[in-house]
Amino acid sequence: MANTLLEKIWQSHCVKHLGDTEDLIYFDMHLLHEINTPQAFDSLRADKRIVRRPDLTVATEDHNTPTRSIEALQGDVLRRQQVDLLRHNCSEFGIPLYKLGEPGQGITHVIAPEQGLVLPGTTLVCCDSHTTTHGALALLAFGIGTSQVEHVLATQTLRFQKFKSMRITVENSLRANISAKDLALYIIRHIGTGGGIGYVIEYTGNAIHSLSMEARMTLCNMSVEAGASAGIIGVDDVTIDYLRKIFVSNGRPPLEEEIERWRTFVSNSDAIFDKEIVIDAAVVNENVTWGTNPSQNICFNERIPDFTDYSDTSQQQAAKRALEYMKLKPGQSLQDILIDKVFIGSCTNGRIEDLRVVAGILEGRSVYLNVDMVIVPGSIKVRDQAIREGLDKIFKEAGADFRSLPGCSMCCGLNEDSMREGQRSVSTSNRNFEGRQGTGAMTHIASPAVAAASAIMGRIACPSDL
Ligand SMILES: CC(C)[C@H](C(=O)O)[C@@H](O)C(=O)O
Ligand code: SF4
Repeated sequence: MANTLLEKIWQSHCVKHLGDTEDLIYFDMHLLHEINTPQAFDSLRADKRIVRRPDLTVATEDHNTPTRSIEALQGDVLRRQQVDLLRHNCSEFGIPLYKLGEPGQGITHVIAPEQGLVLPGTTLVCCDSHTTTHGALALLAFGIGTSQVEHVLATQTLRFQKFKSMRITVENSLRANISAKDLALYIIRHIGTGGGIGYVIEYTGNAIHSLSMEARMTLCNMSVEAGASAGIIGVDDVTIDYLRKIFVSNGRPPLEEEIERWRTFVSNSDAIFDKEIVIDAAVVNENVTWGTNPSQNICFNERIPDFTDYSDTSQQQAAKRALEYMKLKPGQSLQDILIDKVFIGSCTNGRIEDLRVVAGILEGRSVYLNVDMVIVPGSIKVRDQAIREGLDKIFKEAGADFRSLPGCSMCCGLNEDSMREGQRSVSTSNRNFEGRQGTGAMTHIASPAVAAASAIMGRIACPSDL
């Protein structure tokens, strides 16, 4: 059998073939948050249906919640209504919910792996495009829309067209200080924001298997920014060690049979993929976006391009518009760009490892006077761990604002942390679309290390500039 990991998972979760290209797929886990779910519950109610597997459904509050105090939610009528609706729906349908500030709460894609809700060889869906994150643990995880949410709530299944498979092999090793975020930006620039459409990307190669679990999550998270339906990485010792720790912290070490089963969730050595891409990790540098989609990124030894540098007309138009929106001139260097805000957080880079990198750079240094640096932990667990390690003190001493409540925050600007028109950020999140962090606000996506160095310098900066 020459099965890819994708095929193994797909076949074991196929309830029924619905013709040549479509199958009915069973889902082991369904995650929910306050956005995109109210209509699904309304339809369920109207159809007099129940949630078929509330035990396989978990909700959290993350997108529009405040990060300074729980009380702030009370004073915010619109956002409180959205959160209250989720609370009401979860209580009516018997779905476990992590409320703002409760142990276990945080960004959907941060809390599920850290709580052991995500296992190799399984399937997972969520009303959110960055569900691709979870594929780092060798499962098939992807985002779905509101009507699909209703279908999964009612049946725990969905009909799906088969995905195509793409293998991205990243050979050699990433250089010191080059992160999974830099690699993700490099890949998106290489294959384009539409390069992954219709595919599940499996990442493999020495550079991938040398990454920590958290770094793998960053990479899989960004797969959707290349248009892919999912990202996935086969099980190896890093996966097993990560899961073992989670299981132990949950009070039950994994059984040897379980571990042996997890180990089978890899593509067979002779598996055939629909598309193959090979990348040399050694050529990846620190990358920062200059434009308004994640593929419009450069490294520090490049200059802001002119739109005429692109051969494709639609890319030319996109670049022209991006240069205008971002108020940048061709030929400028990244280091010339002054910034107002730095955001550390999100489901891409809001994990403990990311906060450690930031603390390592901030320690003994100060955030530039004009810069507002906001650090939002991805979950309560991440926050508590950061405090245990004394990272909060380092952040405070440097003049950064370490928030006490986790959530998406400035990543999508749905809470009070959105930017004002004309403000410019370096952000560790994943999207730099026009208005993403506030109407008329400009976003430069980068790694935690670049974001921290930029906060200190008051302009986009590389850690080696310090
Ligand atoms: C609000 C939600 C549906 C959305 C998504 O699907 O990704 C958000 O998380 C985002 O990052 O833009
Ligand atoms: S942190 Fe950002 S990208 Fe992730 S789920 Fe929240 S809004 Fe979406």
